[in-house]
Order: sequence, then C-alpha cells, then structure tokens
Amino acid sequence: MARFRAVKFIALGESDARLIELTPRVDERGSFTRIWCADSFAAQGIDFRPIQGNSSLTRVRGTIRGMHFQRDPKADAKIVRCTAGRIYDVIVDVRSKSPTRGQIFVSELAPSSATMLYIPAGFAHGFQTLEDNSTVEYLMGTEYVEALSDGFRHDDPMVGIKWPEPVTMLSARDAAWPFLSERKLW
Ligand SMILES: Cc1cn([C@H]2C[C@H](O)[C@@H](COP(=O)(O)OP(=O)(O)O[C@H]3O[C@H](C)C(=O)[C@H](O)[C@H]3O)O2)c(=O)[nH]c1=O
Repeated sequence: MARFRAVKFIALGESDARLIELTPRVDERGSFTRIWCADSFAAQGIDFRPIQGNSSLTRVRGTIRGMHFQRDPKADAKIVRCTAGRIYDVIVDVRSKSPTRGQIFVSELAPSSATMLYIPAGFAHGFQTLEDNSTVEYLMGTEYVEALSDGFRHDDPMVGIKWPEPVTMLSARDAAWPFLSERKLW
C-alpha cells in the first residue's frame, strides 16, 4: 500500500505558526490531498484537534476580513486554507508574553499553492482577497464563542500591517474596532 508522503511544516520566522505544504496525489482523474492528519501534527509537537469547520466566500477583490481573535479561555488555534481565488493572509502575535509579540507574518494562499496555514491560539488573523470570489476554509481548534470574539483595525498604526491593495469592502464591525492605543492588548 503506497504511504502518503508527509506534509512539510515551514516555520514562520521565530514563531510557532507554520505554513504547511500539502502533498496532492495526482493521477489521470485529477488529485487527492490529505488536509488533516493527527499523526503529522503530533510528530511536530503541535497539540491541535479540529472542533469546528468554517467556510467564507468573499465576492469582491480587495475585501478585508479581520483582524480577529478569540479571547481566553477560548483562544482559537486554526488551520486556514484558500480553496478558490487568492488571499493575502496576515497573522499578528497578540500574546503578551510571546517572544514574537506584535510581530506580523504574511502568507499568500491559493488553491494552486497546495499550502495551508497553522495559526496557534493567541494570534489575530485577517486577510485581503486578491481575486473575486475567494473562498477560505477553516478548521478551528475551539468552538466559536461570540462573547469572546475580539479584534482590532486592519489599519491600526500600533501594528502597521501593509496591505497590498486598496480596501474595497470591510464589515461595519471591522471598521469599528477601537484603536489599540485606546486599550491594553499586549
Ligand atoms: C467566526 C464565526 C462566525 N460565525 C458567525 C458570526 C456572524 O454572524 C457570521 C460572520 O462572522 P464574521 O463577520 O466574524 O466572519 P469573518 O469576518 O469572516 O470572521 C472570520 O474572519 C477572520 C479572518 C478569522 O480568522 C475568523 O475565523 C473569523 O473571525 O458568522 C459563526 O457562526 N461561527 C464562527 O466560527
């Protein structure tokens, strides 16, 4: 029985976030790709178990979703994958005691790249779409708790994220986050 070739975990800077290179198995019908494998994550020392799966469709290029995170005790680790279109994905370490606190890590995700992103609990996450009709699939390590849902502005000067394109759409909630200078986040 042919074994699946292992996926490849690539560290993002000095952080515990990982870009994961998947291994599509191609044949004349198309391809088959293993997305989640407990053994692969355990072998990397990553304690992550999917609890919930989500999918978002974003119709207009240039839309930004984020920056979002869930507060303790339900800080959410997640696996993120772009299954249609293309996204400029941004994570920011908001853990007050982390050696990479406040650091920004950027990845471009698209179906063709056969990659996905492991985002540990304690990171804020957001993305800007680089094509119309971009779909993002998530595996979440905790359930969604609206009361613990939190975030900050995509253009918060205390963070300094550089987005690649003009912003075309933003939810009212994402436009209304307080500036970090008005709150103590880390
Ligand atoms: C996250 C979530 C949301 N919802 C409900 C709440 C709203 O009624 C609706 C849309 O939620 P929201 O506007 O927060 O969707 P996004 O702006 O795409 O938020 C996501 O975008 C950034 C980039 C992320 O990393 C998070 O996964 C998530 O916060 O779905 C649920 O029912 N379950 C959930 O797990």
